[in-house]
Amino acid sequence: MTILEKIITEKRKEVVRLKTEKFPEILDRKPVKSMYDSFMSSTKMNVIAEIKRASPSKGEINSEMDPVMQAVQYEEAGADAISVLTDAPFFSGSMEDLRRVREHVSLPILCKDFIIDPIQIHIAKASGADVILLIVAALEEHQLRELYSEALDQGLEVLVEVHNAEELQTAMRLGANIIGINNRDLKTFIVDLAATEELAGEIRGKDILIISESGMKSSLDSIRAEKAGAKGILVGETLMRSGDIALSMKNLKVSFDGVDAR
Ligand SMILES: O=C(O)c1ccccc1NCC(=O)[C@H](O)[C@H](O)COP(=O)(O)O
Repeated sequence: MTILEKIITEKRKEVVRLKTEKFPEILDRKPVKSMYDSFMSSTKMNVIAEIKRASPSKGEINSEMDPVMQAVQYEEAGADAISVLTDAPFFSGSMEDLRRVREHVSLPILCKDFIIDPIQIHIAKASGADVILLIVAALEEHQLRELYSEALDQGLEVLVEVHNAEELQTAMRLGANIIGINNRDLKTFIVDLAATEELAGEIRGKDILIISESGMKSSLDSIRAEKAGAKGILVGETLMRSGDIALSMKNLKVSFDGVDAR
């Protein structure tokens, strides 16, 4: 069984449990700007800064961190959106993390989870998410369509994640306007920015926001993603391990002419 299959097996059990639990109280909050609109109109690389305590590929990354303090530092350092990994068994996250972060930052928040059922979308929305993730490799196409339209009906934006050409075709058939190219192969954990370079070329020229996900460490990586056509990068480990978030963010936020934008 691949790690993705193991994660999805656990998610199925979680969904059964969620359906028996009390629905969380809906957070009352001000609307935030659309991630698609703000990223598409920006002249610099947009950084989605991730709250990531641990992962299957790296084990513990930063278990001591307080998600609110981390998110506030991200916002102050110039992040353009926050991603919160809410999966507990494999990433040591929670929906409570997302809820707490929502109360302290005004940036768009991505609920980074393995969504397989509408109830997860409803809980993400109630907890303050603005964007959800749908992973093409984790879903049948009919499920992807149902979950995508459910999210749009709920007023959420959707980051549709792909890793190869076939998954990209599925995302395009869906009409996704935000496509995340994951540089990490979820079967082997090999990270290679060539994934963004190969796939973004198939998307460029259309009104699709391209996000390059995983393995971003330096301004060189950011420039590479930008040259491939990405207007955003999703960064977890580098920021979670950084001793100087402001400096790391500055390095990642290159402008679209390749020069430091801050
Ligand atoms: O990060 C993992 O090990 C992982 C394993 C299996 C499924 C998903 C996984 N990561 C989720 C992500 O997409 C990343 O957290 C995100 O792209 C940031 O990656 P990085 O900057 O390399 O931490």
